[in-house]
Amino acid sequence: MSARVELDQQALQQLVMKRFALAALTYGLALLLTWVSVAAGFYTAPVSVALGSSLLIVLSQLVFLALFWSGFNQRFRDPSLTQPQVLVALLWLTCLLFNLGSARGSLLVLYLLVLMFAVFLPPRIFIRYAVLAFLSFVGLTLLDFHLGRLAEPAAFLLEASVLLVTLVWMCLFVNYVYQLRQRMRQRRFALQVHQDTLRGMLRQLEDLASTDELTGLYNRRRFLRIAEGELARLRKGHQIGLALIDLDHFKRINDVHGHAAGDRVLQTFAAIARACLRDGDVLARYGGEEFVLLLPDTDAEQFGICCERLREAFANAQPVDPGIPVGQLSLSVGLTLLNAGDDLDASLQRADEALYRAKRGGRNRCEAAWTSDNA
Ligand SMILES: Nc1nc2c(ncn2[C@@H]2O[C@H](COP(=O)(O)OP(=O)(O)OP(=O)(O)O)[C@@H](O)[C@H]2O)c(=O)[nH]1
Repeated sequence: MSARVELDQQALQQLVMKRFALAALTYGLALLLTWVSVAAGFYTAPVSVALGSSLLIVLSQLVFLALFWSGFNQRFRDPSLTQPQVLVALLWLTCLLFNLGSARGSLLVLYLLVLMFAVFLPPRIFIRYAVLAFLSFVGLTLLDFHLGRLAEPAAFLLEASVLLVTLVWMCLFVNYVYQLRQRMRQRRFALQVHQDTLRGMLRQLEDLASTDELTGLYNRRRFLRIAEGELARLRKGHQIGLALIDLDHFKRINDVHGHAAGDRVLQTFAAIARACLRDGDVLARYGGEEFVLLLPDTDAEQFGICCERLREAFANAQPVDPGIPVGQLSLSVGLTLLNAGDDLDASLQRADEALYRAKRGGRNRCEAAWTSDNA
């Protein structure tokens, strides 16, 4: 189970425990009312019945507590166990009212209190419990009638009407709350979709802002950001290869074969370099016909071999333009190595100076400046 899911479950369980504490508190108050009725002489059954039903109530709540405490409640679709709780409460309340005789009307409001715990259930389920509450009340009065204990039928009619009206009102209210929650859920979903779209667009924008349009390589800005990150993460004893690559006599290619042909040469270089390099290597267009290469975790020998391979591959490239025969393209490379704690600007300067030497030495070659002394 992921940490996130576990956290969500913990938060949910805490909420469930709070709800249970509220229900237990309500039971406590109702028990108090029971015993007040007993003391005031409204309770028609023997005290032993009040005692027995009070114990049963406490026992039922202990069972619920054990379910919540052990986490067994999480196996159910509604971990709050709202429906069983409401059922038990309705049953217990009906038993209490049955034994209350003439004081029954004053505790009728407890039905509403019990149903308050069900207001977040879907309306069709809530209506079921509202109907059950009403039928329980009517049922126990009919039982009274059957037992010949119904002293005031008119009072019963009034109480039943008040209960009915209040329950209908509650059903309408629950339906309203449900619709409101559905609308909010839909809005939250729509908001999520918008957020995802925005995030996608942002990613696209970032890609556009960090990619060179002509070659599809990273641009200078992105390269510098990556290089700074790699340098910051570089551990002692490890080295990063840094190379500046400049296509030779590029101005001549443009002048002789046209700007479009020059563009195709740049694209060809990018394709050849991609094929020569590994996934973790970073190649970017540094500007114009100049490129920059970063090779993580390398050494002077490996890096030299890599750059030489790239130079040869470009020099032997198949004609990219009918007018440019094989062998007319070449590039020069200035190499250096980055060590932990090096300054990126100073390292780029070192590579640039090595590149300058490669150009001055006749082009189509790699020159290295491993330290600032041989730059
Ligand atoms: N076709 C094309 N040309 C470009 C692009 N960016 C820069 N250039 C051209 O690249 C040429 C670079 O010329 P120079 O800096 O003189 O270098 P070079 O001719 O390669 O000479 P060396 O580097 O000394 O070998 C310029 O003519 C620029 O206009 C581009 O995106 N497309």
